[in-house]
Amino acid sequence: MAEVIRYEHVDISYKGKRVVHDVSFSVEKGEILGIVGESGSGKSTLVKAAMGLLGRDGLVSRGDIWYKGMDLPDLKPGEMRKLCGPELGMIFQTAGSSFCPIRTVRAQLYEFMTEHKKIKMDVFEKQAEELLEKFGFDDPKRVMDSYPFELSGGMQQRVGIAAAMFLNPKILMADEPTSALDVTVQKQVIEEMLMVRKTFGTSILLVTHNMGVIRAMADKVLVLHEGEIMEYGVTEEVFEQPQSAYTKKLLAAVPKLRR
Ligand SMILES: Nc1ncnc2c1ncn2[C@@H]1O[C@H](COP(=O)(O)OP(=O)(O)OP(=O)(O)O)[C@@H](O)[C@H]1O
Repeated sequence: MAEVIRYEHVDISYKGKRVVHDVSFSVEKGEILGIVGESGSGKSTLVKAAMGLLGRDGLVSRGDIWYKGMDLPDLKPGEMRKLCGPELGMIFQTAGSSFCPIRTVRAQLYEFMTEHKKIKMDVFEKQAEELLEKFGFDDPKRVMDSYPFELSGGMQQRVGIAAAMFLNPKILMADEPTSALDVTVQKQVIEEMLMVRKTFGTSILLVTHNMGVIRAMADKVLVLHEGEIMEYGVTEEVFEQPQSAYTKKLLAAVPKLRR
């Protein structure tokens, strides 16, 4: 299988204080990697580093993040902007908060789309409807006519994922995409992301503190503790035979869930 992104001995600091240390892993086409660990272990920092989202205080101080022969932390902001969306998509804990409340879903999706490519409204409309149908929305026109506040949190999150897939990115970075949702809606969002992988062959980096979500979705899992890798391997194996004491402790704290 083709490798799409590779982290090599990555250190990341904020204001000179190192919060991620010597992290290496790679993700193949269509693979879902779960990144799990306690709050503050550096999960979000890892994915933000690939997207150029560390902010002014953050820096990849050592190592490389390779994507299509480019070392992402070395890219200029303009070069990075071109990749974000069409190559590297991102969904957050609350997609709803990234929608503007007083403009329709249609207007916002169209704006998102035209930031990256020229497309006429009627062509966009057709493509958007087809995409939303793929995501299980029976009445895509109604969704497009809606204002975000008219949709439930779960619907907003699902529209957020569909929006990220408009540009068909090769990698989807999902930072706690289910944490703000109740359990039944979590399941829908998990199914939606699995559909994304199946339909589009997208690789997914999934950040979560929820071991159940990892077990339900991830092919491989990377366990992070205080910025260092405690364990990295095939999900089933890590769950059945964890090697590190830290992973054992994490697993002991969650009820068993089946795929
Ligand atoms: N902008 C920032 N400036 C300074 N320190 C930061 C910044 N962002 C994160 N940190 C610190 O970096 C460390 C890792 O944070 P990060 O948000 O990546 O962890 P996380 O595992 O994603 O946590 P959570 O599950 O709570 O989101 C923490 O100690 C955090 O306080």
